[in-house]
Amino acid sequence: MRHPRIKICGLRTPEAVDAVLRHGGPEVGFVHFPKSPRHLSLPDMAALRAYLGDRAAVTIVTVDPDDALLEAIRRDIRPDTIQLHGSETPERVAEIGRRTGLATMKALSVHDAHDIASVASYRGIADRLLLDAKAPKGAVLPGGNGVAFDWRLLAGLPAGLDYMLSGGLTPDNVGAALRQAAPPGLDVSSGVESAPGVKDIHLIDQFFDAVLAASQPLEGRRAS
Ligand SMILES: O=C(O)c1ccccc1NCC(=O)[C@H](O)[C@H](O)COP(=O)(O)O
Repeated sequence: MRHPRIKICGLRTPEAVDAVLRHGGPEVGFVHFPKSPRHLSLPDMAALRAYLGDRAAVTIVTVDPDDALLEAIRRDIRPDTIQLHGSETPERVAEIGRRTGLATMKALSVHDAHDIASVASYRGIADRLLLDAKAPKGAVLPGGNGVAFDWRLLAGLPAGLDYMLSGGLTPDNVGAALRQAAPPGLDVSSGVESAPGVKDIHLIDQFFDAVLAASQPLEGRRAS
């Protein structure tokens, strides 16, 4: 198994950005959703983006964004990817990709095999998928809830699909997720926080260490 791409989502401070960059500068996510404890206003996001520079790929998490918001994000933040975490249809995802020129990552919530089947509607339309757990009943947030789904469902995915496994990952369970599903990417938010919206540098370190520890034996096995 190749070392998966890792996105640490919901960063809000230069200290948290630095903690991620120490592990090789993979991918960071900034959330623009006012109800979220991880929300960044566009000016705050632009400041953090300027601090980061080009040291990591940037994904902006949005929920059913309108065209004006997308244009402001494109112009002021210049991300690599727009994450679409609402009820965007395949047509809307395609339109957003065309309109912004940005890569799109469509988040799909997974609870059962039927949800895995819905992947087909977005394949070849979104540049990447993010497979997340379904938000608990009554939850305010569509993502970032720290809830996992049954990773055995991922066995039903089409071969070669580019996606990130997300939802309830932690330093303690990410090794099991890698061994069970070998996803090409991982996304985490709550599992590296000490409180909602507050990233914990030690947990970020532990998450990367756990991924490395789980990836190495698998790579060794493949090489021999
Ligand atoms: O994280 C949020 O607050 C959020 C708010 C609104 C839409 C999406 C949001 N997060 C999206 C993500 O990509 C999270 O990293 C993903 O859902 C996993 O979260 P977690 O289970 O907390 O690791």
